[in-house]
Amino acid sequence: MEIQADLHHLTTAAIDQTAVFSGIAEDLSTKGFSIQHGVLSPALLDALVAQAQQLHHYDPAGIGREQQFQQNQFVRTDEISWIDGKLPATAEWLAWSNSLKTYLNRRLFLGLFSFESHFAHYPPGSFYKKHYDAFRGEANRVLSVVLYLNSQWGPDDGGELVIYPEEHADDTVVVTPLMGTIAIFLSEEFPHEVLPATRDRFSIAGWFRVNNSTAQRVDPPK
Ligand SMILES: O=C(O)CCC(=O)C(=O)O
Ligand SMILES: [Fe+2]
Repeated sequence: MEIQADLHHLTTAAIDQTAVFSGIAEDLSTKGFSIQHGVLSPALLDALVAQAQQLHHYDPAGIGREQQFQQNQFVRTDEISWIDGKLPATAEWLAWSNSLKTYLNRRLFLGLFSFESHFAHYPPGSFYKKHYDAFRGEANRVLSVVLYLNSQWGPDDGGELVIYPEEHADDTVVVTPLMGTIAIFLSEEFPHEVLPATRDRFSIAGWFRVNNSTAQRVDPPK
């Protein structure tokens, strides 16, 4: 199936996003997760890193909207700042995410409706213990996306994302949070954790959601 991604407005235009999106769709339908490298342009990554490092209003994680359900059960010590697309480069990040959403909906009929994301800062020693981003049948987060914003991350720096494929518990996927790497996985299927890092660790975490609105309740609100 040929579906063209509409990304003319992005600095990622030099990279064939249609091929990238096709690879992601293929991975999601066969494995339920996809790890990508070199998908976003260095210019966009640089701008996002600058943004992440300059932010002065990170909030402790776990108190924001949509996170109440995991607040008491799981421990996380990162701090976050929600993205609204007004800061430099974040509009392009949202545009890329939106193009991915459109592509995956056409190709895999996922019915993704909205996207929310935040910068995350894990100071040295911080972690996010094993958790799900959504619970089957309850939450409406369908697909999790994490973009890493750390240059020259080595094996001694820690901070890996560990994904546990449910049915093959030994078969873990370890992702180094290196600049430009993107991890995408089905939110209800994969428990995962962030190991403690020895350095400041920056990322963007995002979630595609389906529309669970009823006449009584608008969910998600946008
Ligand atoms: O930063 C990561 O590698 C994953 C973060 C995460 O699991 C989350 O924010 O829910
Ligand atoms: Fe998570």
